[in-house]
Amino acid sequence: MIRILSSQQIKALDAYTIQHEPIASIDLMERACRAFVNWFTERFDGRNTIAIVCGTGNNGGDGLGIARMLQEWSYSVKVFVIRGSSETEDFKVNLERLRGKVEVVEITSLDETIFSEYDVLIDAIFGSGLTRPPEGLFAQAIHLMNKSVAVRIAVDIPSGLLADKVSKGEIFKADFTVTFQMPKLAFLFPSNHSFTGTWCTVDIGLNKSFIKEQQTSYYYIAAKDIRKILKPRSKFDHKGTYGHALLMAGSYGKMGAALLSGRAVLRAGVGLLTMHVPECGYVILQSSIPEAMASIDEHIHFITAIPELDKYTVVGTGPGLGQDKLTVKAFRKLLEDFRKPVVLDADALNILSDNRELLLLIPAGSILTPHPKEFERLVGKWSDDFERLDKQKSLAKQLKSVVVLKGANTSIASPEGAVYFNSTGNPGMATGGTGDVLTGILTGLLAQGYSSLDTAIAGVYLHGLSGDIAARERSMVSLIASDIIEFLPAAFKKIMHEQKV
Ligand SMILES: NC(=O)C1=CN([C@@H]2O[C@H](COP(=O)(O)OP(=O)(O)OC[C@H]3O[C@@H](n4cnc5c(N)ncnc54)[C@H](OP(=O)(O)O)[C@@H]3O)[C@@H](O)[C@H]2O)[C@H](O)CC1
Ligand SMILES: [K+]
Repeated sequence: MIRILSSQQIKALDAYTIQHEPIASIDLMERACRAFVNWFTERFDGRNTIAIVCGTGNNGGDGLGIARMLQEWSYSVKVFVIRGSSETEDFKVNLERLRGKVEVVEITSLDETIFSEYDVLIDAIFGSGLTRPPEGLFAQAIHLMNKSVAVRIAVDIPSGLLADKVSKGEIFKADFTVTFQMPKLAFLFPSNHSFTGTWCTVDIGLNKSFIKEQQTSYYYIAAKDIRKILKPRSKFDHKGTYGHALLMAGSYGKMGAALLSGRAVLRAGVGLLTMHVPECGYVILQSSIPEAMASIDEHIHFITAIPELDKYTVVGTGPGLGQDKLTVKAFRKLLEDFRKPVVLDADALNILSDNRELLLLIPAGSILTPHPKEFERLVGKWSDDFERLDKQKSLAKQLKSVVVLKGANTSIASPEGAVYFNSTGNPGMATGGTGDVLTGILTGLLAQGYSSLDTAIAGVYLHGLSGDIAARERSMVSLIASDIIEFLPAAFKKIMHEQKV
């Protein structure tokens, strides 16, 4: 897991690395500049004219170091400095090192056209030291940079964006953000995407053991975390080893959701799958998923009862379920009678929002997978993404369950208060049915004995990874939910290193 630290912790990490590596502060800055420049030179050639706008803290110091290195690479660079109340030592050293090499202009007033002649604008005004909204020349410069047609790149953090709090005022709108060592919490929220643009981390060798020791509730999921979770199969396993899942899904006109989910349960590796569907779904189910056993409700159009539950390891429900009052009754019975974890999505969540007393019946260790609208119905409105995150953590704690809030960087909140952000997936997956597929994957993994949290982390990651492979093979535009099921085996292979077998 990549640990996401606060600005305070990053400051301490910086100081610890300087003291214990040991490395001089200016040399650490040099390393950060080099990492940025390596990223930059791989993407932009010498035909680009570059302006670097610097503050007078260490983010500005980075900007100056970057200017020197780019000049050494024969780029055409000009530096603008906006003076704050103080200068850091490393800013001063890098300013001195730049003397006679790159033109440095101190901004005392701003002309509308000041940044108009550049192909690339690099923002090094503020980084993790920002404490309040930018004002005066700072705000004006950010405003003008945002109006420019140049490619905009932020060093470490877009100026004006607070790493771990709600930001107000003018914020640099980067096309790319090259951030040092680890993502910042604010990068993972939908509302900040227009500021960070596409972001990436570059390693600047900050002390790894210090990072490990830091207290944090926030994590960014990496491929190796999933590799650790997934258990290899062994020779004498049989289908009983991998659980028997019951999926209660579908209604008249919405059998597609049930099928997508059911196929995904199977592709996630379950031992046995039974699907409880309304009578209208019988032929559809039997002819499209021969691997699933059918349990048929007595109602033609929707589910009104639950089957005998004893033999099931896990129950997944919600996709295409509808909200008829008889379905609500059956859902209530399920929650009353089944004391093992359940996976709840779609209409199961809508039923919970409309019948809040049912929340108390959810078995501990369950997994809820709302999209933002379903989440709002469950917890009410939020004023910003930090409040949304708090609500997600509270709900997980209250229900003693895992709450998966779907979207770009899907967040997974554990009952213990930790939040894991997903690193896979793409906008091509914003299409009908992908949520049903996730429900299936989670139901299939949970049935195999993974813990609820491991199930959610691995399931969400694999779902996104499969979507990424599908987007590569089929294009984001043409991606449909079935593709995610189709490429799930490739996603498992990629994680479990089975390609060469
Ligand atoms: N993380 C690392 O290990 C490394 C980080 N590097 C770079 O350093 C910056 C952080 O540098 P820092 O000097 O702490 O902070 P900033 O450069 O972001 O700027 C802070 C100065 O600006 C003042 N300030 C803050 N907010 C405002 C505002 N709204 N208006 C005006 N001035 C503001 C603040 O002073 P105050 O006392 O006035 O609050 C600071 O003086 C990090 O982002 C990296 O880019 C290293 O280069 C490598 C190691
Ligand atoms: K910046």
